[in-house]
Amino acid sequence: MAPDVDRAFTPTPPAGGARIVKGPRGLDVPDHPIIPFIEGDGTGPDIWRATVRVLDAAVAKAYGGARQIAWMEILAGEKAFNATGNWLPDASVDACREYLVSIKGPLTTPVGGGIRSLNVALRQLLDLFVCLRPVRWFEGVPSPVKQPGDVDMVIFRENTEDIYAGIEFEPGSADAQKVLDFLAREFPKGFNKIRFGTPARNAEWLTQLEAIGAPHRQLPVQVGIGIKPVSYLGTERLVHSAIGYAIANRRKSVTLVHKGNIMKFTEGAFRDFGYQVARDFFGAVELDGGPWHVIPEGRPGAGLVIKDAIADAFLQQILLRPRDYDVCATLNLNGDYLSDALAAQVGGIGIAPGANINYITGHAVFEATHGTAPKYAGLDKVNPGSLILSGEMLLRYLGWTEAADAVLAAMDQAIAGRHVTYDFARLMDGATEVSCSGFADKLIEAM
Ligand SMILES: NC(=O)C1=CN([C@@H]2O[C@H](COP(=O)(O)OP(=O)(O)OC[C@H]3O[C@@H](n4cnc5c(N)ncnc54)[C@H](OP(=O)(O)O)[C@@H]3O)[C@@H](O)[C@H]2O)C=CC1
Ligand SMILES: O=C(O)CCC(=O)C(=O)O
Ligand SMILES: [Mg+2]
Repeated sequence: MAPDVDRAFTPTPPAGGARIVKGPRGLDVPDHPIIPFIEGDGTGPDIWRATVRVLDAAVAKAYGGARQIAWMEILAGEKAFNATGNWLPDASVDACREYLVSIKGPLTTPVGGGIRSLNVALRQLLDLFVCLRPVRWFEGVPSPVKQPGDVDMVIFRENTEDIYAGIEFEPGSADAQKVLDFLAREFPKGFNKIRFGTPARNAEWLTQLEAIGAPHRQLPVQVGIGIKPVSYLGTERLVHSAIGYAIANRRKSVTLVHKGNIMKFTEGAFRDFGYQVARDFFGAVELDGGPWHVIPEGRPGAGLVIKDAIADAFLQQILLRPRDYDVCATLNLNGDYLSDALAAQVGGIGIAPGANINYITGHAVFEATHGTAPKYAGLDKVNPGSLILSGEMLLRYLGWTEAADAVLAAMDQAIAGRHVTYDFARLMDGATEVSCSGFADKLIEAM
């Protein structure tokens, strides 16, 4: 059915609910805060249905009815498109803006063509510059590593810049050609060194390929181009948040993860900017001649080490020596890769929560690390743990610590009782496999 593009969508604020506002000393949270939610695509509705029951039960247990979340559905993704002809209606973005704190299921992004990521769009439109992804192990969760308990890290992923800014030019397009011509004209030294994307280079490669058996062809130049912006201020707000978090939570170190040996003025700049933030805002000084820094005695966070690691080496170090790493600050793409890799070490992305936060305005959208897992859509099968734990982060963000603790305690109990979804059950001896909704039931029973 063709979407009715004229059908507007206006979310309905639930009766009795009130807005969360950002006051001078943090969030001002009413007892019945209105929290917008997006169900999500694929397995999104399955995990959302499970999550909302667990969160409501935790709040009820913690506050005996004195507090309750007033959930308000907003549309995005396929559900929005089918209802309105728009993948991300303005009304949904406006609601996230107005009500400050929201939660979402995963949304589909096609590979290659089609719409750009709605997830990334939401982060950019709301300027949610930190993607916060804590990675810790729950006792009893199956893991491919020997000591998963050694992994206790918090990823601060820059969420608005880098290659995710979406400045890209399609291979073979007139725009891509314009960029190639501009580079050849304005930067002949660097560009001509490798001569990619020129008709002469194209012809040379075609001849070489013919020599190794490829058919004789005449192909036009086809080079896709992506631009990777990394700004000082983008890095400052991310690294400042990471160091601030590390100090507030008494963590041992902040590692700036980058690929600055190759991408000197983007990834390398991120590292240099990061150390500059440590010095300028936290008084950090070089440790043993640098480049590592430490916050000296007499300052808040004294003893906190700010160090850096090159991303490829870091990915093997977290497997071999996870205890050496604690809070990690990194750029957008590295953060995406790291999140899933680290999640695997503590049981997989079925249990990997996250939040997108602007610590300055207070805006936050909580969401799982994983995607829509489409092959399991509607089967009531996947692990809702990742979205439930994102909800736990949301409750803690509201200052509803007792409810957040109730979620964690229930999670511990359900896993200790070996009632787990398929992803854990297939790796756990003596486990009883439960459905997505069945796992939520176990958590609620444990409360
Ligand atoms: N923030 C967001 O909304 C995100 C959206 N996406 C989007 O999601 C879509 C699908 O992406 P894809 O690359 O398949 O990655 P997914 O994260 O959706 O799924 C990959 C695999 O991870 C496992 N998995 C995912 N979710 C769960 C869960 N809740 N419980 C247990 N296991 C789980 C499954 O493994 P197994 O097969 O072993 O069972 C699944 O096949 C894409 O369109 C992508 O763009 C991706 C990431 C984030
Ligand atoms: O937006 C998407 O489809 C993917 C995003 C993603 O993988 C992530 O944020 O971890
Ligand atoms: Mg990802």
